[in-house]
Amino acid sequence: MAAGRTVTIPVFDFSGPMDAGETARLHRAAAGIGFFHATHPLFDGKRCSQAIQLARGFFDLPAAEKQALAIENSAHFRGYSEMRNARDWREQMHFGREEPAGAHRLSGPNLWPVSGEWRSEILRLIADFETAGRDILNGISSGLRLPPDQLLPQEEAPYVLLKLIHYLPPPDGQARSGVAPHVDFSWITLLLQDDAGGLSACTPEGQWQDIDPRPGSLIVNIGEILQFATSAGLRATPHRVMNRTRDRISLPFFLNPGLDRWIGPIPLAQRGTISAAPEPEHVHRVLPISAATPFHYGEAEWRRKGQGVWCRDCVSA
Ligand SMILES: O=C(O)CCC(=O)C(=O)O
Ligand SMILES: [Fe+2]
Repeated sequence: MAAGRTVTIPVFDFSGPMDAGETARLHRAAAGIGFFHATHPLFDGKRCSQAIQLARGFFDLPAAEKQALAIENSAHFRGYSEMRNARDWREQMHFGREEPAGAHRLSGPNLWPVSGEWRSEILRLIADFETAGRDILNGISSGLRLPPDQLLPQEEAPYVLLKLIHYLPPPDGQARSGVAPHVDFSWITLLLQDDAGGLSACTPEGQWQDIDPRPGSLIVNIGEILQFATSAGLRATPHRVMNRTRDRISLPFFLNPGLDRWIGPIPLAQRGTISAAPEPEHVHRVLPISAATPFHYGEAEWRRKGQGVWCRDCVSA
């Protein structure tokens, strides 16, 4: 296992329209390593550092204040949790769109700390991630030679999820798993990380390689839903986090379809199926790699969250 080797992933700028050469390069990145850096006007260096500081400030709150926001207190899977087990070694906080309960069993209000400006700061961050995510997904759509908003139409409200994560330093100083190998059940995931390092991706050659932080940019990876919709034309890259000697802050933002949306394989002008070497260890995933049957996104997400079937191999309903 090539632990500690770094893979260089391409950088794309989403500050304006992309030409055909650039969308073709984006397509190659999405079909190949499945990870890239994205610069976007809403996430310049200052904003990225502020977001990381905001998350750090949350984890610095008194333990009792965080515990009062426990995810078990939310009917909508929003809130705080702490995990210390073989797969996970972290504390995290889930936020989503702020809505009254009722429209869908997964939509509803967030849990907010009592002190400070959390509500406005977090909702602004979610809105900006959604804007940047749409711009990036539209670029990927163009790279597939589809109309830019075919994957996520302008009028569709995506189901979004922002996680603040704090990876705890290993108690014995030995590197250990902070997040076990998995793919994301999303269209795409956008990620901000501090400078601690520890995220690695499984390359198409089946090697774990580090994705180093790049200040002032977002890391983007392809999710399982996009791999499914493109009949594995784009690659949902397995990734994991190893906790090293110091703690680490990250903020993944999952851009998903709307909860009422049916997802099926999209007819594409250009075909091509990703090839990848066998994975070096078990990867948690929701869909079988060769899945082809359309599914209802809101139902699938409910099965994952409400019924706890977060890996098709590890946990069955
Ligand atoms: O913290 C990270 O860098 C990645 C987190 C992640 O993969 C996830 O939450 O799905
Ligand atoms: Fe992930």
